[in-house]
Amino acid sequence: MLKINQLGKTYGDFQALKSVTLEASSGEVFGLLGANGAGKTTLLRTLATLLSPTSGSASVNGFDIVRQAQQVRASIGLVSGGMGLHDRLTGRETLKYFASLYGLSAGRTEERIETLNQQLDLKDLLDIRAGGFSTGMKQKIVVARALVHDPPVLLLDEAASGLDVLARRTLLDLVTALHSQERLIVYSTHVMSEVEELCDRVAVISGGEVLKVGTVNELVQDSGESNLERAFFRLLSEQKLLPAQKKGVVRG
Ligand SMILES: Nc1ncnc2c1ncn2[C@@H]1O[C@H](COP(=O)(O)OP(=O)(O)OP(=O)(O)O)[C@@H](O)[C@H]1O
Repeated sequence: MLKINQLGKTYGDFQALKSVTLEASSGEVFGLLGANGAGKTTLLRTLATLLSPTSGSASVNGFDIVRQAQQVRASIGLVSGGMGLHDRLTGRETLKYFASLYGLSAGRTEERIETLNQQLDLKDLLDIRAGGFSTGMKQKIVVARALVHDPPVLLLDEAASGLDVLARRTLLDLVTALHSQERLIVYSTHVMSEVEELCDRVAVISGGEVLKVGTVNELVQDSGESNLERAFFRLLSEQKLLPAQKKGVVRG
């Protein structure tokens, strides 16, 4: 479903992604865990074909992110950055507008809105204008909008960031509700508890590099630490303090 092979991205002289290699399958909620500036947004936007990679390759749903960008775009839903909702449009109008951009027929659009209504419990949101939404309501419609064309891959980039406690709970419950065998959800965050609650596996990213991939339990056990936060900081300190030794271990 998702294959990333030695993917690199530079901004001018600055290398934001350094040879990232990862794989994830449908049915997984796959976490990208990293501090601010680790490279999570760069990685997700490159996978979403909004940025061009400088080196390496990746495929999403079997499509190459450079040579088959259109097919990749049709295969993903992306939630990243601002919400970008039009205050005067109701939830239903927002979903219909995006469905039309994806070329869905009127009948298929109604079907999808009904399915999303059931999955995400949209109810009144469909008939209220976005200008009157709470933050949690807005985030629900933003997630529904990303799923209107029923993509097999959903990319969520720090989607809970900046939400109040109620809106954040709504989002985490949505991700749980969307967890299904047919879909891969890639969930980027810097919040350990979100990874612990949601993710089947997680990649720890720092300085544009993948430091470790595994389940939360594997990461904690392999580190010899007592919890994910401590395991995370141990990985980061090893990266900073022992680069030569770490490289030696990888090569050996
Ligand atoms: N357009 C750009 N030009 C130059 N440097 C950039 C650009 N975008 C991001 N960077 C740098 O690339 C690195 C990775 O940024 P990125 O936004 O991918 O990280 P992140 O893990 O998503 O962090 P955050 O959660 O803060 O967005 C950072 O050092 C950032 O300053």
